[in-house]
Amino acid sequence: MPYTKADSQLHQIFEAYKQRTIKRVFFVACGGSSALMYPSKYFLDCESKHITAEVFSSNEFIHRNPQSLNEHSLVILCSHKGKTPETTEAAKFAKSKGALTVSLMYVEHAPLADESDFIVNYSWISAGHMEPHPEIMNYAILYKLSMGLLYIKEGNRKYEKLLSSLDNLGGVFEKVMKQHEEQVKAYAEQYKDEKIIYTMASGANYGMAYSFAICILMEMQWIHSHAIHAGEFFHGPFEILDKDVPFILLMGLDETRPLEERALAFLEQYGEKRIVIDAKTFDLTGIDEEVKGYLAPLVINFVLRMLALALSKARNHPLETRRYMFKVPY
Ligand SMILES: N[C@@H]1[C@@H](O)[C@H](O)[C@@H](COP(=O)(O)O)O[C@@H]1O
Repeated sequence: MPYTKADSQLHQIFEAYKQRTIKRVFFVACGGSSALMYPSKYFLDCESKHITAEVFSSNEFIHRNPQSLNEHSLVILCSHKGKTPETTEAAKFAKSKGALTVSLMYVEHAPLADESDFIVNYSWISAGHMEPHPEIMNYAILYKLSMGLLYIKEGNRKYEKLLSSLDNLGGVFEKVMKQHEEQVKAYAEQYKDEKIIYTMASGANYGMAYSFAICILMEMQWIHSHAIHAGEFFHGPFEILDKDVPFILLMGLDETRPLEERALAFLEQYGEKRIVIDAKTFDLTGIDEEVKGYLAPLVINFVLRMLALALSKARNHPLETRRYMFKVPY
């Protein structure tokens, strides 16, 4: 299987990190693959002393043409099957500027691989199923790439804590699956006829809210949605809240949790329909205290993917259904 290669692929990338000065990381991808990168950007924003990080949508990356993109840049790209043309073009563009390019995909051969200096193959399983290799799932690989970078460049020791914690993530997923099996089915029954469902989170969890809104609810279920940042909620979006407007609120364990708690208090006061996925209710035994805030979104996402599958069954709308994607020219 391609993913057994991940460790040796990472080893080669870490050697390349050592060979050059890296000042800026660009995370570049589209849609769900872009959302994957938010937790790693959050990590770099919080912990890096000298290296900055940005997330770009692939095509905009080229059009915006950042002048800080050069041989001191690390560009991390992702495309599940390595075939999204905008992302392949972005890799080519980054290479033309002298950046170090690293691309993630779950297939071995793809156009994106041909345009990248290095690739990493991750383990991927469809929504709602037990992840067989959590230590090399896409989010884990992205953390290895970003935490490994700070380990090498700044001596940040979170990388070591990440590795030991990832070994225990499978056990956490199993417990969380049992804990939520019935609950997600109940939520699916309760919310299956909703025409709109908002999602909300902050910090390392925001990417999960974003991908659930655009990939699961809009793309795969054709339910209107929008991902709202818990801090931004009070600066416009809260005016839409009423007793019949459903929200999915994600609550993590990072430094921004107070923002999510403030949003919860407001949802409880003025709303009635809400699903709260709170990492404080998870048994995170085996996850190091110092990386809990970073790994909580992965566990939240696991529950969200269970919810996605339950919702698709309750609505009789398979997650694979598409009208336009890969079917018409765009
Ligand atoms: N939900 C995602 C979309 O957001 C994405 O556009 C598409 C292609 O993505 P990728 O570039 O990862 O292959 O895959 C999935 O359907």
